[in-house]
Amino acid sequence: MVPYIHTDEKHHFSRGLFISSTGTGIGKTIVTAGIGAYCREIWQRRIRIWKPVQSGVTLGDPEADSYRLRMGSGLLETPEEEIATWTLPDPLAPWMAFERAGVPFAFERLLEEGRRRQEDGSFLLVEGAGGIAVPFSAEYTMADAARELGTPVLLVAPPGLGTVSHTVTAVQYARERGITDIAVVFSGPRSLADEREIAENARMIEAMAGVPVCGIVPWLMQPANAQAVEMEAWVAWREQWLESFVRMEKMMDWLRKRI
Ligand SMILES: Nc1ncnc2c1ncn2[C@@H]1O[C@H](COP(=O)(O)OP(=O)(O)OP(=O)(O)O)[C@@H](O)[C@H]1O
Ligand SMILES: C[C@H](N)[C@H](N)CCCCCC(=O)O
Ligand SMILES: [Mg+2]
Repeated sequence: MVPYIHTDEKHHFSRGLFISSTGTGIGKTIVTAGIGAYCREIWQRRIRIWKPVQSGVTLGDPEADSYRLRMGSGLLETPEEEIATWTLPDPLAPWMAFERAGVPFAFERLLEEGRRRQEDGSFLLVEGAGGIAVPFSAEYTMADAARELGTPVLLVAPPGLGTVSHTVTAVQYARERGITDIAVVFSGPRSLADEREIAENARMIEAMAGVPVCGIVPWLMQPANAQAVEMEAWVAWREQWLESFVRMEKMMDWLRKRI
């Protein structure tokens, strides 16, 4: 790993949030889309949503994060091409997905793409790929992108057994890479952990890692299969999400101070 890039510009464009996680398939897309819908519809905040690299999908595929972020947030004026900068065929960490596709990657280009999206004062929601230490290249990971874009990091983690070690190590890694503003939110079926266990896990993570744990986001499946092309199904998803999100006080207080 090479030393961090420090640029003057980063302090000029600090608006946004980088949604990362302890691993892949944890709920980042659900949480990012939901926060996007909330910022737009409840706070009337102009936002952009960005997935720098997605892999294992094609644009327009209802399974693609770019599709689910667009429909889930309701940011319909933004084409998927603008939501995802690089869409690569193999379902791998970006570093290897770039290599296998023969696509050159430059971290500076990624930062340019991010900063362009921050320039007009929009609140930029960035969804990483996989967990916080997942590499774009031999040199740079998700954490480096968050640091250079100057955004806080919201770590999405599962609520149940196993989460304490994964989450504490993810926070420690983010700090090592220079990120100071970090919060955790759980996403996962409640059946995997009861209320007492969830509260205990949150308490251990807060005590050990020194970051706020903002509770557990509602379990709300996004429309899949045939329903994924129906606009009404997504409107209904957003409505349900907004209703349950209104009750997530700790998360919303944390976010409100950063928006
Ligand atoms: N809060 C939630 N409500 C409903 N389903 C959820 C929730 N969190 C996670 N899931 C389930 O977990 C799956 C993975 O979630 P998601 O696609 O958001 O993960 P991810 O962290 O974005 O993964 P990737 O690293 O591939 O971007 C979803 O398809 C969904 O089935
Ligand atoms: C393809 C998948 N859905 C993600 N977008 C990429 C996950 C990379 C995980 C790499 C790793 O941590 O081993
Ligand atoms: Mg995702």
